[in-house]
Amino acid sequence: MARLNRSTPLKEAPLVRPGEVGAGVLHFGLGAFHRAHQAVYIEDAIARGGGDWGIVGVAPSSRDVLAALSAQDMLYSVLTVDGPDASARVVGAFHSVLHAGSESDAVLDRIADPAVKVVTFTVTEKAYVPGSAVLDLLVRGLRRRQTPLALVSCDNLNGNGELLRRLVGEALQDPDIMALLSFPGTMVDRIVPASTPETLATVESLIGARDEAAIAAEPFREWVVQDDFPGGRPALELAGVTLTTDTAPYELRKLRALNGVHSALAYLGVLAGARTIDAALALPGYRAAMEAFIERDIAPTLRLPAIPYGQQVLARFANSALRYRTLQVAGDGSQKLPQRLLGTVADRRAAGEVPVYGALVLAAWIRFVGGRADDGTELPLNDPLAARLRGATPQQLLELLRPGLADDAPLRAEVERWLRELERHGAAATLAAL
Ligand SMILES: NC(=O)c1ccc[n+]([C@@H]2O[C@H](COP(=O)([O-])OP(=O)(O)OC[C@H]3O[C@@H](n4cnc5c(N)ncnc54)[C@H](O)[C@@H]3O)[C@@H](O)[C@H]2O)c1
Ligand SMILES: O=P(O)(O)OC[C@@H](O)[C@@H](O)[C@H](O)[C@H](O)CO
Repeated sequence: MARLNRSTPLKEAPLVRPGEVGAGVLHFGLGAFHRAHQAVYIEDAIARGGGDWGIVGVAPSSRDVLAALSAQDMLYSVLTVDGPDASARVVGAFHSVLHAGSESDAVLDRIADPAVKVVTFTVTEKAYVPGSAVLDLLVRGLRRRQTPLALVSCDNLNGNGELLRRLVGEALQDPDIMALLSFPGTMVDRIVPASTPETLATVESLIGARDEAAIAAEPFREWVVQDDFPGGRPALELAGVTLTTDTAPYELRKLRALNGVHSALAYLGVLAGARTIDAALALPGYRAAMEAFIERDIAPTLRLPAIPYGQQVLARFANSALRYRTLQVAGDGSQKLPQRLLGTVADRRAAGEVPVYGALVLAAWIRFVGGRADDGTELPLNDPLAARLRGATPQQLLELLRPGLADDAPLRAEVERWLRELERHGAAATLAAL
């Protein structure tokens, strides 16, 4: 089968043809999410509002996506899957791609380039630490910047804009350059699992060409952005983006009621042998436990209504075509749980309550870190702190998540109670009996 490229006869042409718009956005992280989220919104915004907002994508490490896009004239497909339904859209939002390691000078030039007015990031939680390679490269480029620029974190982090502002400010130590920069907060949402051979085969059958950069995603997508772009921005409002002054309530609800529940299903699912999120949700008692988690622990900590939102989230998780692997969501727990679970726990403790289901998720993570599913199958531990996590006691694990967490005696007692239940009965029987 021929490779997708600009000559492929497509039923529907991309809204933007690479090469026809100039570069205005620089993006770090060519993973699954960006291709199915920001790139799609930006293509819509260019198509409806015009402007030179083509994306220069920077791959921080792996060259796979970069090589695929280069071989395909920057085109790729987003496969929208909903149960048995699937449709493919070929996206042309990328202007060009660069590799951070081997083309760092070109990346630095782009960061300084006045034509680039927006830089976006999907580099995972673990990149947001002082001295990370991507921050280092960014700061080196910013030292040459002379015109306004918005730096937009699109990672699942509490206060992602403010966190990026702090990290850049500390590394840059230059008030004049900081005055040129804005750090809009964002709430980003679309469930985008890693591509599989089935993803590529389905796309091939739909578009009649081989696409090695194709990605599958759910129909739902949402982007809430603080409207603070000092150098200008694509017409995001024409692309369905919500522009606001305060993203915090949206971000908090999404992190707690979507990502927190995703992680809960991942750990409790992996222990029970469920390979995907939808399979975990279908186990007896799991949906009811997630509903109780949302209603009793999460909703009371939020300003925005969370119960209908949580029901919608569970319906999205039930999408059987996504096949989001529980092990993928379970990875990097030491980085993810502080963002998506510990705020709920802290707020309930401050209100004098013990978050029973929050404690269950902590117990499930502790058991997961132990390295065995309930049937004895060995479990991989993909986490930047893996060496410290393996072999640690439950108390040490809680302390690793957040110093002082293990000193909370009522919370610890509840985590230990759940751990005994999980050890005695396994996750499936524990949840079935609730
Ligand atoms: N996939 C989703 O459903 C989804 C939805 C909302 C938000 N997000 C956010 O996007 C992030 C990326 O998700 P994805 O699906 O693209 O993941 P992915 O595994 O497909 O890609 C991860 C990307 O992050 C980069 N990366 C990893 N570690 C890094 C590091 N230490 N420094 C710099 N870059 C690093 C990789 O090079 C890659 O480009 C998530 O961590 C999350 O914060 C994802
Ligand atoms: O992307 P991660 O690895 O931080 O988290 C896994 C999922 O919880 C997450 O990607 C969700 O699918 C996403 O946040 C939905 O918008």
